[in-house]
Amino acid sequence: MTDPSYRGQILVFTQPLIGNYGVPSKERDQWNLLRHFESPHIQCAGVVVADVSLRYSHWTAVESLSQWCAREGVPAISGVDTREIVTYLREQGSSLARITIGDEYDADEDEGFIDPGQINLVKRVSTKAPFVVESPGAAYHVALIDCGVKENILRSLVRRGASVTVFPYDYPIHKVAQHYDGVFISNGPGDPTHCQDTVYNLARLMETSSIPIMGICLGHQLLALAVGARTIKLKYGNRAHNIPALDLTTGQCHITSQNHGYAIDASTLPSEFKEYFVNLNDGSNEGMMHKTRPIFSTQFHPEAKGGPEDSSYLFEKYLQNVQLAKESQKVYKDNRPTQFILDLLSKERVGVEPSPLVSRA
Ligand SMILES: NC(=O)CC[C@H](N)C(=O)O
Repeated sequence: MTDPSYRGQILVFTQPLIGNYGVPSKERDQWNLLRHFESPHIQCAGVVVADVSLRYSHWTAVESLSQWCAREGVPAISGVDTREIVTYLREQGSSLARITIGDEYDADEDEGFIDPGQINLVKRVSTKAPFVVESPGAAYHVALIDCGVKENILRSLVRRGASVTVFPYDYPIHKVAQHYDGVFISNGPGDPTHCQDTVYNLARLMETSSIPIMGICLGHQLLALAVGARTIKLKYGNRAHNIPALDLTTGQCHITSQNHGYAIDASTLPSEFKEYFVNLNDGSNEGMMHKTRPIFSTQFHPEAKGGPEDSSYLFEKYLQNVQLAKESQKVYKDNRPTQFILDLLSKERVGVEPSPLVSRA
């Protein structure tokens, strides 16, 4: 519910009884990242459950699911035959929906109704100003494009010895990349074709630099669009914790965690790239890899403990690429990203006050 990739969506839980564990506290870890949430707030537009547990029991819990939804102003409804909705969705595919009270159609309510597929949801969840997540004694400094990043992606990098500067989704990353050891593109909500600025910046980045790049989910889709591939809308999307993805380079199958409604059409990948992973349920693309350069991306979430640790080594693979690039001096680094960002903001964003680096609220 706090994964920014769910922005704009109503979630229907298939597990019939929800809320037994309650909702944990906003405790932060040693890197000041939220220990129990993927972002500070509920991101989905609404929640539908068959049966809600008003009592809860878990050592981390501080409030009930209903209290949390009410406090955050997110509509939630129980007593619904979720099996019927799931049956409908399996026939119909992902559908536009709204939660209403009463049977009568009210045209006024339609005025506030937005089709989330038509708008740029990434703009709503991305950071407004760059900020740094320090990894004390870090060996590397990575620039991350925040399209709606999950806390555990940041944690997966900092706990492996990389400090991370997090940039807004439309930041001209190609102009600052030389000050970093690698570029990372996060997950995020909505139709990837709405993020044309990011796609443009990534295309320029790959033209002008050989910096190591990794992308996850929306990050994978944007990277693929930037090299000329095309996206398709999946009928239902893949949303589960147990989806098999075959690594085409090793023949190993990973059990993966996924949450996406769009996918890359692998037949449109350019010749410099090869398909990296493929979904063994529906044959859809699950990742790509540059044939000679340190660039790869996955449609699934290697940080999200599907297998549970089947694919977390991909972060190590990325940081090995970063290390190799550093050693071969292909990447120039001046160790002054903070001042550099301020300089760039004042030059590039005419009319916008250079914002200081902020810590994440
Ligand atoms: N988790 C994600 O990054 C989702 C990517 C994209 N919004 C999709 O639905 O396909």
